[in-house]
Amino acid sequence: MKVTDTDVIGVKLVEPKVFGDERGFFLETFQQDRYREMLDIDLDFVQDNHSRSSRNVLRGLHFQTSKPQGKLVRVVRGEVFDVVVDIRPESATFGKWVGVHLSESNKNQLWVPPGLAHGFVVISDFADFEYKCTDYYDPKNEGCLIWNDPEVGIQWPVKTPLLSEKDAKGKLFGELFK
Ligand SMILES: Cc1cn([C@H]2C[C@H](O)[C@@H](COP(=O)(O)OP(=O)(O)O[C@H]3O[C@@H](C)C(=O)[C@@H](O)[C@H]3O)O2)c(=O)[nH]c1=O
Repeated sequence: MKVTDTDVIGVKLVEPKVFGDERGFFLETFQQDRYREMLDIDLDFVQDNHSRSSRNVLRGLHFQTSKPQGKLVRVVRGEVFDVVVDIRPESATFGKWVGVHLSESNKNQLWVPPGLAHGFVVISDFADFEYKCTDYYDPKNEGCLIWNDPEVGIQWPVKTPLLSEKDAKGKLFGELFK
């Protein structure tokens, strides 16, 4: 397992160790002691989620206000471009975004600490997206930063994504955080 820091403070790319043999492959996708140490966190995961989305679907950019969720995300089938935006005003990387490709072939994971905005777009026919969360889903606490905010300037690989009604009504960074 290899863990690499990204351009957004606290967001880490995890490359798990994959054991391949004539039967297929095996990997550990979570092991509490090791992940706590390697990610430098002291948090428990309390919810696991799985979503399936078609090509060009963009989910995000989501965050929870008073109950922020840390997320350990990965792709089981297909490929996505996964994005995190730093919305922590006290952070040295406030306003910055980072994007990584997560796919069934690279088997990478991304650690998104509590308090950041997260989303992804599907760049394969479909994608199965799985993630662990450090707090419970709470729709009353949910916020949505608009995917194409010009101030944030995310370089998405899809220019006209498919969005939920909720995500199409996401708010501007300036409206939310200044
Ligand atoms: C996220 C979530 C949704 N739901 C329900 C609410 C709704 O009826 C349906 C679909 O919800 P959404 O449209 O919000 O699902 P989705 O757009 O997949 O939301 C997710 O997006 C990614 C980018 C994240 O980072 C996640 O934390 C989460 O916000 O599922 C739950 O019951 N529990 C959950 O934890």
